[in-house]
Amino acid sequence: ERKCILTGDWQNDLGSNMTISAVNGAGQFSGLYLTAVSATEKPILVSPLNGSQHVDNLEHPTFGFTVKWSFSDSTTVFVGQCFTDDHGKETLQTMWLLRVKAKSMDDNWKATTVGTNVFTRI
Ligand SMILES: CN1C(=O)N(C)[C@H]2CS[C@@H](CCCCC(=O)O)[C@H]21
Repeated sequence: ERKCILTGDWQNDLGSNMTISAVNGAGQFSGLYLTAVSATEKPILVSPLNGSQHVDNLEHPTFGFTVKWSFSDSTTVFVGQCFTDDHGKETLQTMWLLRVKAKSMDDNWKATTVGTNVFTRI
């Protein structure tokens, strides 16, 4: 069967790039995320990510990871699954939650956005 280990370089449909380091025996990994677009006007910098994937059955494993943005006070969590097509092409089908810093509890209701996102190997 086709295996999917997340280690390597990926690009998504927003033009963001991410590099995932070695996945250890427990499925844990770290990496770097470079966004092409941002909700802030600040310069875009590389941001760290940490997460884990299932490694028990490498056929289409699920995973999750968190990006702590280095240029804003926000955080994004991604959850998804790796799929491999008949030609061996891998895609990461994900959903994400972006939490921006609310100025006060009154703004808490509007501080989280959600979206879908697909990554392919670079
Ligand atoms: C570039 N992005 C990307 O590749 N996404 C999948 C979405 C979900 S995380 C967001 C970027 C947030 C940057 C930090 C901020 O704007 O506060 C956007």
